[in-house]
Amino acid sequence: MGVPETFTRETRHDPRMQGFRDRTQVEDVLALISRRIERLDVEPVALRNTAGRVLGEEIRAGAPVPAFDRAAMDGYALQGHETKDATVRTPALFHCIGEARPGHLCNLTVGPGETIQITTGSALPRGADTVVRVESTQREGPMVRVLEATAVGRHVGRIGEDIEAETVVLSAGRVLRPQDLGVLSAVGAGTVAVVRQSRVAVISTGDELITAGHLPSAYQIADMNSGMLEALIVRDGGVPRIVGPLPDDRDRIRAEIAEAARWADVVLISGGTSTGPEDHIPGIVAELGELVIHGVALRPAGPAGLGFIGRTAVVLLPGNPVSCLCAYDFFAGPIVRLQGGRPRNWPYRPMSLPLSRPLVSIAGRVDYARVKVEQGQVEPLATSGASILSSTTRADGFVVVPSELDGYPANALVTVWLYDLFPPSG
Ligand SMILES: Nc1nc2c(c(=O)[nH]1)N[C@H]1C(S)=C(S)[C@@H](COP(=O)(O)OP(=O)(O)OC[C@H]3O[C@@H](n4cnc5c(N)ncnc54)[C@H](O)[C@@H]3O)O[C@H]1N2
Ligand code: MOO
Repeated sequence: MGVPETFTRETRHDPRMQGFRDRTQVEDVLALISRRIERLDVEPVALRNTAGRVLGEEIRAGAPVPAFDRAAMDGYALQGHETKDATVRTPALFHCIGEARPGHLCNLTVGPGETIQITTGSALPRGADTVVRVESTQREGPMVRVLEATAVGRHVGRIGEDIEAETVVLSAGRVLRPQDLGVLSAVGAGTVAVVRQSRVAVISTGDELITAGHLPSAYQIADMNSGMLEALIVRDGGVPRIVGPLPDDRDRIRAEIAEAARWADVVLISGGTSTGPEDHIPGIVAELGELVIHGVALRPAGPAGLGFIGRTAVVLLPGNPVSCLCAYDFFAGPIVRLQGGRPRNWPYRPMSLPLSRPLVSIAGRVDYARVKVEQGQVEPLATSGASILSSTTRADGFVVVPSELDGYPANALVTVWLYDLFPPSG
């Protein structure tokens, strides 16, 4: 099944108190996301603020690092061939003509029979090609006895040993690690072009919702979705802004969505997506822009939807907290990550393990089944209601049953996506 027609102000289908006419297959929604979602532009950011950001350009070293030959040990710089026969019993004798220190230019030239006291990191003085470690020497006034033959070039770090000039040190798309900031410092980067982070508006709706942090009274529910979504967005490199929770007031919700679409790259709306008389969101999105998808062959999160207001993507997340998480995992997360230049893939670690008992599903739709991993086996959780968010805290991860299957038999090898964060790589 392909993507059904786009609903606009003129053509919109209002499923309120009618039900869904048609449900789009998950793979078709993902194909639409790949087609319509573009990486955001790059912006210049001070190097020290770039850890965890996505590099927007290839970085090459303009000059070698280090830009000079340097001592790798504390000791004496000299011409190595002159130590050829040195032993404890037959030391080679050198005259110390000065000192070399890091960060200071040493203007002396080391001639035959001469040496310069040097410390680690100092530029090797002219004439010298080798450093003898201080442990292999004895000092007597201006004279230095070298007690060990030291091969030419020993204990010298060569120009470009860390990074050769013109090397690509980091490629575009890299999620910058702390040590990358060190390498960028080395090649002279002060400001770095990184991909702009997706700005994500989170609008929870529902008369029953109160802001988290208070115990709800009768008929009330604490807003569980805003906090969960905020953390998911941060994990995926986006910048969340919490707008709700909003009451089921159509005009107010419409105004907030229109406002959010002006500044956000993605608007996530939780609740009000389904077929009840108070489920205004699909109609509002169709009025303000286009509602491309409403109703997905996915359980939970069947009422999920996807649309656009101008260039801003709008994702309809069903209000039931597990459905909200599922719709984020399948649709919103990929959008946030793609906009930010990150891989679309789940940031969860996959593991292939056998099922302890059958996992039942219905062919024709994708199932997002919460599971526990116990003694190397996958145990489907009995509580599958989409309103039971604690099923996801009890679960170690989830198994996706594709739409062409009606489940898996016991002992089938399945992929579990572990909720523990998979360290992102770039
Ligand atoms: N006739 C039909 N009714 C429903 C269908 C359907 O296909 N036909 N789908 C059901 C499914 S599946 C879901 S999921 C829900 C989704 O409905 P909405 O997106 O409109 O969500 P609400 O009705 O606003 O809320 C559902 C449920 O979740 C609670 N909720 C909402 N927001 C939050 C939040 N931020 N934090 C915690 N809990 C929240 C809300 O109190 C409700 O209990 O529709 C079914 N109906
Ligand atoms: O799909 Mo609803 O999203 O089952 O709770």
